[in-house]
Amino acid sequence: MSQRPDDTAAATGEFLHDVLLDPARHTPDHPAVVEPAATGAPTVTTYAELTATVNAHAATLRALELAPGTRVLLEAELGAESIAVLLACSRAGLTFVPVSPETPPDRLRTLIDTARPALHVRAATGERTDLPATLGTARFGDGELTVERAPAATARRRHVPCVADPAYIVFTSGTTGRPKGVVMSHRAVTAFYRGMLAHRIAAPGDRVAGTSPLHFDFSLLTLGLALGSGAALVPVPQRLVRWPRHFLRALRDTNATQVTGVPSVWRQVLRHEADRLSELAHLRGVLFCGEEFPLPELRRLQELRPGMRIVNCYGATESMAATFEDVPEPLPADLERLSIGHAHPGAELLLRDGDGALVDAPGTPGEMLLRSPALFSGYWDDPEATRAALVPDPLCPESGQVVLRTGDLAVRGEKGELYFLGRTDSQVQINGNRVELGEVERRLTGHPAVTAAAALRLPLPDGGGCLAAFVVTDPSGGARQPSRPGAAEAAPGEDIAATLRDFCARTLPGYMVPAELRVVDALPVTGNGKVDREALAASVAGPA
Ligand SMILES: Nc1ncnc2c1ncn2[C@@H]1O[C@H](COS(=O)(=O)NC(=O)C[C@H](N)c2ccccc2)[C@@H](O)[C@H]1O
Repeated sequence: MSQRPDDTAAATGEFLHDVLLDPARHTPDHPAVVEPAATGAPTVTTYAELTATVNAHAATLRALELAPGTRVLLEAELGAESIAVLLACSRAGLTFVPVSPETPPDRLRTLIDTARPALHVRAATGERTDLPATLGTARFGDGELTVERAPAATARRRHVPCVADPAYIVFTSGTTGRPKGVVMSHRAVTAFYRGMLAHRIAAPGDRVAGTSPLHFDFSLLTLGLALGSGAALVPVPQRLVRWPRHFLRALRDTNATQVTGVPSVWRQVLRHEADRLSELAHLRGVLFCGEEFPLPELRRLQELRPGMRIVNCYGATESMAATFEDVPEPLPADLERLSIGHAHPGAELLLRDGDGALVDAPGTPGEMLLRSPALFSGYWDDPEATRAALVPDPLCPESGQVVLRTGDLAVRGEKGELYFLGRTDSQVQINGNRVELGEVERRLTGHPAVTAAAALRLPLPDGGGCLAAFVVTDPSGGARQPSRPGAAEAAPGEDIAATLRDFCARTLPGYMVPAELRVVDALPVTGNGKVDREALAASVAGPA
């Protein structure tokens, strides 16, 4: 009988836990997770402690004799304990499905019916009830993973975990209301981590604060950025992210050196806690993703933190992300839009125009297609949607290789760098004219009195649609220097809506001047922290 090959990562390829626990081999006593405490010192978990807990949980999971690839529903906030559970799933060959503890019962039931997990895992303090009797249940806490109701053992057709197996499935709110499960294999996630780590954004000794909830894959990017770099993750609970003063105190108390998050996590901090932000001693980097960072807010962030590295991270859940581009410091006064740079090492972004022809010339817009080893396996139980997203490589369709249709428009600059133009579906028709909503938003934030803006097509009772815009204004009423020479100042007391419509009319065609323009205190955000345009449209529609 030949000797079984040594089943190290070298032989099997890297699993998620191989990459994230690797620092335990060299720096076991370094902090892996630093959790802010309501009062007193943060809670520190070292790499050795994390690894020991992962191994103990993995033994508990293996004892359930579930086949590789079986799903485990993980209902938790991001923290050392939930990270130990998800890494134990990885070590036991199981697929974790992160869900928010705030998930309504009906949606949780839909996710269970869709993903068919064998086990539901929640914190010891979790209050979830009415789980199906067929579903195994377990709780984690104080370093323990306790199975309350053992799952029915699956008919084991498999015995060997494989890096092509799903590491996790992230369910996003599909446009049709049916949850869309993005299936990410170990091979895809670890390939993405290797591409991201090549940008050297974090290093051992860093403390990377994450502000996204566990069920949003941005948290998994941050986990890989921190632990893959041998740094420590600082998971900031949602209850603190929502309050600027508490958010900054958590960053201060944990000596956070980097912060990742969607742009909106900074909005209230910039408006209400500018001084405390400028006083943070250790903060030296910010990474944002998910949507464009309004330039006035970015300028303000740079003013308050001179010399800080700010990384614009673009990408979709279907590949976790794709590009990491440093924001120029300071932002040029005449900058129209940020670059998203080039795909991370090992990946490539192509542009394809409306006729399907590949475009490379600077200035020619096209839809981005992503070639990458980090592409998702497909949408769970939805082969049609998968075929629409993973399309034959336009350069060699015979090969069977596929690329990801991002659904995003971009244009190349003179050096081949890419500029995000918006979603292909954010091109709306206003009275027969095509309008790129991002262009209207960028014009509005070019006015000194505006710090953030959102534009949308507002359906009208007659079936048509008008262009509406919602702006957040600078409390000092435009005291900032005009973002570009000639920008109109908002005269005190003057109707800001009329001023802004006139400001748009100077450079945009009439159909791109918002017919409806409202000033709001804040832009509403979705559960993932992105601007919630549906809520804005509803605010205008209002009660009939
Ligand atoms: N830096 C950007 N500028 C501008 N538009 C953007 C940008 N990053 C995304 N987007 C937009 O957001 C879409 C992806 O939305 S998503 O599928 O819900 N996923 C996310 O937003 C999070 C995403 N998985 C992620 C996780 C971790 C790091 C980076 C990105 C992209 O297709 C873009 O339209």
